[in-house]
Amino acid sequence: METDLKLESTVWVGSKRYRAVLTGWHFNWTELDKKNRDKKTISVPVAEVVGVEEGRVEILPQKSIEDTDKVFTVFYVKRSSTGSSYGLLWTLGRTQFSVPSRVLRDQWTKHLRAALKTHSPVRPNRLLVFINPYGGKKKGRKIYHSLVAPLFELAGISCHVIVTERANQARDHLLKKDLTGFDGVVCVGGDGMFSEILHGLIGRTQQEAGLCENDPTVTLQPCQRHIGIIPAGSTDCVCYATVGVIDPVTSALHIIIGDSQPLDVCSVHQASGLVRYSVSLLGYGFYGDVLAESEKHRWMGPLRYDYSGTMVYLSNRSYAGIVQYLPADPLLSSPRDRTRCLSGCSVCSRSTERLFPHSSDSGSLYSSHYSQFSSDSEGEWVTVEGRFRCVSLTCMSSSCPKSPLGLSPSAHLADGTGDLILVWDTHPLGFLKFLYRHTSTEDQFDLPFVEVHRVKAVRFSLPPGKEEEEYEEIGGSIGGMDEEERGYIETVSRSGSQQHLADRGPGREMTNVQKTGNPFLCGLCCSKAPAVSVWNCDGEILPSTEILSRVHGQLVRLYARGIEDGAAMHCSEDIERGCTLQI
Ligand SMILES: CCCCCCCCCCCCC/C=C/[C@@H](O)[C@H](COP(=O)(O)O)NC(=O)CCCCC
Ligand SMILES: Nc1ncnc2c1ncn2[C@@H]1O[C@H](COP(=O)(O)OP(=O)(O)O)[C@@H](O)[C@H]1O
Ligand SMILES: [Ca+2]
Repeated sequence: METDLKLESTVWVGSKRYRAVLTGWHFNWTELDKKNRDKKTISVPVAEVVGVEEGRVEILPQKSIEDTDKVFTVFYVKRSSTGSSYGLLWTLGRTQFSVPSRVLRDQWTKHLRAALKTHSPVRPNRLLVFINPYGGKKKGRKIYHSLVAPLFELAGISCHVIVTERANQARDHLLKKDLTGFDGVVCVGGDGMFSEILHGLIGRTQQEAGLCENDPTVTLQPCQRHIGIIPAGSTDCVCYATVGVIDPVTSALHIIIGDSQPLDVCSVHQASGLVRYSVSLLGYGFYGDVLAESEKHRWMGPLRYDYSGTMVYLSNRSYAGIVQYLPADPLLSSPRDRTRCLSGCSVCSRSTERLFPHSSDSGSLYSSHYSQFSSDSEGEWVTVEGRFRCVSLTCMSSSCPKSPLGLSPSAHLADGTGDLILVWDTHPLGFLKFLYRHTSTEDQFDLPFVEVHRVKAVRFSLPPGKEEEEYEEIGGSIGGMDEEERGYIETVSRSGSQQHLADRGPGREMTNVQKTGNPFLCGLCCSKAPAVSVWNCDGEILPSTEILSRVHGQLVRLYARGIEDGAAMHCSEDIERGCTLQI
């Protein structure tokens, strides 16, 4: 079969003569008439050929065809560095080849197209596309029609496009409508839009498998259809953390070539059943407050998060809570091991074998039943109690343009675990330092009031009495509370041992800022702050405070391949073996 696809001939690119060779897996062209040492071969894996057209064809920025019968044009993935240390920008490479006859031209196009079918069998043929016209800077429609649709057309992918008219339309469509014939679903929007697709596909898959999502112990069925993300939102964290750049063309090319990246998903349950799923951020305290505040300022677009972040930081809040977590196996990996989950990550590959032990190929992967939770004994749970600036759970790094290494730089996309980040109450400058480190390469966990744990599940509850309290007094003796209640000397129980929060970090002295919870208030007139925060679940506010969250390993698949390391691109060996690099 493969020998049929081989072809070799002399071709011209502009005025230069080349020897072009199609080997089946690769298409190469080497300049002739050059001294040996300067000879350059351009090699494109067939898996990265986007399309082959007769004539001189251009696609972006605008389509044009010059139908000359001795020319064919090959479009392929071309990589360039973004200038940042991680993530590679993909652009559409294009080379026009001239040959001596029309017969040879037709032979080349026929062979290249056949090689594409044989060596790239996982490409999507038909996609369901949802565009949120109001996401981010409201450019979703333009981005799709000018940059993405022409590439899908070139690749021969047929699309059914729905521009949403209301929130949750995409989710409801996926839950109820006929999806026969669609290989994947593409969302044009931000993390909120991705979350709609996630809920629609997970829900639909469980319905069809007859599984009850309301039962937190149930082993969910992984979704077969892939999700593609064309970034057009505000944070675009899921795209950034799985592709490494925010660029619609790069994402479209990953979709076209049928890349496949499994992704862990956290389910979130309250007592009465499933609340939501999360992949990027399940955050209580600071991140919940930022989201709640930002919803009032949606008109600001993506800037609403900067504004609300500043306001919430200045309000200087902390919240009481009880956090319980089920640690993951510490021998497998650690959130402090200073590695990065990159394309071909070995930790994630080993996890696939652990999560789906009986699957020898990806086809049986979907039908295998596995247990990641029910075998975990209750005895392993760890309990901590105190006052927190924020409690966050993420099952991937959650890197985004604001924070290029993310909430948890060493988290893995597909290892079946999440990272629980506990930021204990501390003085405002300490917390600012913690936040600021997210924007640099400085370790945000290397602070005395921060803990990070690799976990399989987390429970959060309020200390007795807090459920009913809407506001709490703040401000030491002025507000009628002593230091202990304020959390500055917080008793933390863990495995029976007692620890004082004061030992965790600086700032035992209370300033007026700490006393009032607001730097602009004096501490005498305003002494009340909300007793309870809200949960930010991938940009949605949860209706409940007391929750149980559990990580489901590799529950969905994206058209992505993880972050390709720009530095390692010079070393083909690194790329081939895939790596978990030291930060
Ligand atoms: C002094 C500098 C402070 C910088 C703080 C940087 C911390 C950034 C961490 C961001 C993590 C983002 C995790 C992703 C969350 C998204 O799911 C969610 C919804 O996104 P979208 O649908 O695009 O609107 N985004 C947020 O909750 C925004 C959090 C911003 C916090 C400042
Ligand atoms: N047509 C629509 N009108 C209003 N809201 C919508 C529409 N389509 C989707 N949404 C909702 O908008 C929210 C934000 O969308 P998203 O694309 O994530 O943008 P952003 O990143 O700016 O928040 C999502 O939660 C989604 O459910
Ligand atoms: Ca993970």
